[in-house]
Amino acid sequence: MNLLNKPIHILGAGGIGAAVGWALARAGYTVVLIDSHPNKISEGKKNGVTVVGIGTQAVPFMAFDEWIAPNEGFILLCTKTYNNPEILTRLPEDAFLVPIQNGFDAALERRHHACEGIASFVSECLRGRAETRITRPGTLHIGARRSVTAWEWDEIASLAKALAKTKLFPVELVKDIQPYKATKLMYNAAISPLAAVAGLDNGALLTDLLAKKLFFGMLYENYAILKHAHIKLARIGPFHPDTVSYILRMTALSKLMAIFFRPSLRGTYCSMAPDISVDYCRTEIEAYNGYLIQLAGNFPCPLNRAVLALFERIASENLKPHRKYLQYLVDSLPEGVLLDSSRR
Ligand SMILES: NC(=O)C1=CN([C@@H]2O[C@H](COP(=O)(O)OP(=O)(O)OC[C@H]3O[C@@H](n4cnc5c(N)ncnc54)[C@H](OP(=O)(O)O)[C@@H]3O)[C@@H](O)[C@H]2O)C=CC1
Ligand SMILES: CC(C)(CO)C(=O)C(=O)O
Repeated sequence: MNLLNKPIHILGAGGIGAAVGWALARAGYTVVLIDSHPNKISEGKKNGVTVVGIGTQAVPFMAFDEWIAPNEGFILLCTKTYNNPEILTRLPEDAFLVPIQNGFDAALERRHHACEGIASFVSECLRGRAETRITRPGTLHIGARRSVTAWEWDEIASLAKALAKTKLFPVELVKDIQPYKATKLMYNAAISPLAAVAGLDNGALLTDLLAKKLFFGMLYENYAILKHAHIKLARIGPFHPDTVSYILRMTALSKLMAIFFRPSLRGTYCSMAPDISVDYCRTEIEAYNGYLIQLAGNFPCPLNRAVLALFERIASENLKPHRKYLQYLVDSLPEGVLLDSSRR
């Protein structure tokens, strides 16, 4: 049986779900987009999904409240991890679930699903709109997250092939997705909280001196935690994380790297930013920095702890993003944590 002969259900018609749904529908697959935002659902039903600058594609939309999980076929999970609890209770045990999410959600991990996707393209879908804009090109890695049967592998490979057909983003099929997921976390857990809490563009993490110091410090700490836990890492982008960590230890080289990477971060979307800039704060911080702290155990992770504590404060006091929180973070760190890279 090929699962692609059944409708592909995509939960969450946001930056990732709308782009992936668009690509599959345009390639001729039967897709259903399920979302919880009334305006997005009515706009999607009326006009379909638009990828800005590329085109509009008709795709059936459905409200999550009315959704019944199908018995067969792929279910792509493209919501934020904080929406997982309500979704997981509605999924049958044997659903062929394929999450495309950042971070590690403990409840999701326990499902022991076969396949996962890691998106390195960046796509911005405004809240309540069935329209997304790809703000940075990048690969979608698709692969197995545990040992799989021959049938499961064939399904994973056919999904990757289907996703690649329209060439909206490059797709790479990989045997083991875990090193890609861990590497993406190394980057996300540095970029997202800093840009979101300071209200800065991702690119400013390489121009604003204080932001850059914290950004490089977090990248290095995240790498050290993952290495200490013996987690395998993979190359996403031009360098393997081992090379990134080497560069971070060399002051002159890291200055050069900042200049080199600036254009690729400038003007890109940060998916955590809208989660604290509206009248509530609900973020994926637990699945990013919370997970890294758990993984670290007794291994020192002062930056991640400071970031998590700040986010708890932002949420409980309903604070708005501001650059002053970068200084707040620095002040809350034990002395000597943000060493010059040459002293690491
Ligand atoms: N955007 C990006 O460029 C990237 C995102 N990621 C990751 O991908 C995941 C998705 O992010 P992103 O696409 O940005 O998210 P978005 O916020 O753009 O989209 C999520 C959508 O899911 C909807 N939703 C909420 N609850 C449910 C539910 N129970 N059932 C169905 N839909 C629901 C949301 O509605 P409402 O707005 O009403 O909550 C929203 O429309 C995250 O883990 C993110 O970290 C990874 C790489 C890049
Ligand atoms: C752009 C980037 C890397 C920022 O963390 C991202 O993946 C996201 O916002 O979801």
